[in-house]
Amino acid sequence: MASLITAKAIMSHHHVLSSTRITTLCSDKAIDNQQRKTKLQISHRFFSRRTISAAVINSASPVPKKETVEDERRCHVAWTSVQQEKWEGELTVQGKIPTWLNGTYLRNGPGLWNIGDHDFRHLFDGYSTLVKLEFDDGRIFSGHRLLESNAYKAAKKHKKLCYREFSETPKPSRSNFKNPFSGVGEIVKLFSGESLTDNANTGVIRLGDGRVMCLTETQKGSILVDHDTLDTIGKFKYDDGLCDHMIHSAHPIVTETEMWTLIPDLVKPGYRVVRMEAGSNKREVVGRVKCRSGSWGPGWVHSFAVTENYVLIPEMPLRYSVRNLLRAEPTPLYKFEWCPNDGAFVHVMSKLTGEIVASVEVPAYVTFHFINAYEEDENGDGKATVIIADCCEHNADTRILDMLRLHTLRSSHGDDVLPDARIGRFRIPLDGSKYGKLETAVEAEKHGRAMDMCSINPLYLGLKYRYVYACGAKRPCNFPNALTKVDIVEKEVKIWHEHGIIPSEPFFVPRPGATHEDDGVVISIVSEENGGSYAILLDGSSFEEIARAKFPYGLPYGLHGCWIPKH
Ligand SMILES: CC1=C(/C=C/C(C)=C/C=C/C(C)=C/C=C/C=C(C)/C=C/C=O)C(C)(C)CCC1
Ligand SMILES: [Fe+2]
Repeated sequence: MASLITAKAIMSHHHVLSSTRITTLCSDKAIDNQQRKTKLQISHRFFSRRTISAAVINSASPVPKKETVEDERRCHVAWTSVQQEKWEGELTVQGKIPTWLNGTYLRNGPGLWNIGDHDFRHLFDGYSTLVKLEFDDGRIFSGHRLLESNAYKAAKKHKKLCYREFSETPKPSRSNFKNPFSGVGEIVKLFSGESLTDNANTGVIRLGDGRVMCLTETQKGSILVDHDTLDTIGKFKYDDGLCDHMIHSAHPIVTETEMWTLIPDLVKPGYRVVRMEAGSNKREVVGRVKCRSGSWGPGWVHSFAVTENYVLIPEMPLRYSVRNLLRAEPTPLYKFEWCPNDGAFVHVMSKLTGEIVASVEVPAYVTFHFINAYEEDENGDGKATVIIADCCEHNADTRILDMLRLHTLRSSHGDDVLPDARIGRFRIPLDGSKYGKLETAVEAEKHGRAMDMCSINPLYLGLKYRYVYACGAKRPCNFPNALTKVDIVEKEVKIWHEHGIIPSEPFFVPRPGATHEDDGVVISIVSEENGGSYAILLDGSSFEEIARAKFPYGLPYGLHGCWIPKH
């Protein structure tokens, strides 16, 4: 009974708990080891079909630092760690789920930002937390669970940070303080990838063969999961010897038949373009492109784009910096440095031959997410003359990275401090020209000068397309607080917003048999100002609400998701 009450309290009164901390909950001696293992049957009306598992995140965390308690007490649930390791149950639906929507939406993202007495600094540091929405004949069965990466398991066991995360480096052990060779050891551990995290908190993809994989930017952070139970299955073992290059793009491009990704080379600055067949674990190197800039490191490549015949490789002036990678304390740009004087480039590689068919200099840019790209045949003779590539572009301003520090997110209330972003459109001529263009596709004011976390109809991948779904803004805000549908042909924008919300990436699922690009639904998970959260379903065409389903507790902000259809 005691555990029943504890679990109910944990799950149904998040805003009461937001003034307590996860650490306080976790040191609750009422939850003993036996209770931890107990599956709790909850009589709450939301949880009719499934049972709820209560698990303790960290049982012996000391009282947190005052500054952070203040931060979390006042902060939005979007930036508050999940209150328990896992939960599962049915959600009550308001509205009507389309009967054709059968399958699972899976979302990944950082969801736990403290371990032991250590509070993470940056949004991207948090431990991966999967959230699922299983649509089944008009009902939604949901759940969340922390991913059992080695980084998370080690942190739980030792009650401290054990691997290098996005902005954090573990403190050297006492014995290493006095060791004059420990610096060399750290370099070896970094370049062998040993000290890097496998906390796959960035995205989740469904490979063509049905396997579901969580990802981050370290190759060792490619982890297979069961999309139904959210169990961690284990590491995805690349069977090709390319892992020694440590990092890769967090956003491979996946179709039913293949997967493309980029592997930056920190030693000889450049990128390998690799392809993996569905059903295989072996990536083949299709080609390599050398960086054009004189700077030491390659440009950061969080994502990239493809057309039918080409792979676009961005070389952004925000570059990996080995010096910053080695530093224990975070630098203003973390593991990166801003080198606009060395130029910004986009390279185009043939998918078939691996040849570089264009390499153009473009105005400086900062992008994390490419939206889509396609070939245009201006002469009408069937031969592509130009490539159009769209991305969420931060006006060549790196401040967005600092805006995503937890302290900043938690402490700005009502200030209009979110730096502007737009849909940046690259035009890359295929005639050997030296320069490409970068323009604003749609007047940014129309989507509140915020633009990130985008999706498109996946059937239009690499093809001429019209609609972008993304997070936009209703100003004033310190973070994108609206969902937006942008018609990039007619330059029209629709906005969906409610007061005090932080929505995650709007994910488009096409209706089977649809003949219009926007015939489908958009799924997002919304964190509310009052500490709650809900899943929202918008009509892909009208962008109006079709249905929503409230979670019995608050979920933090998440990053990217995928759709696993029910067969
Ligand atoms: C762990 C190491 C690294 C990790 C890099 C990671 C985890 C990068 C993640 C980047 C993400 C999640 C970018 C998302 C951007 C979202 C934006 C701008 C949203 C804006 C608002 O809507 C390396 C840095 C690769 C170094 C090695 C260690
Ligand atoms: Fe991303």
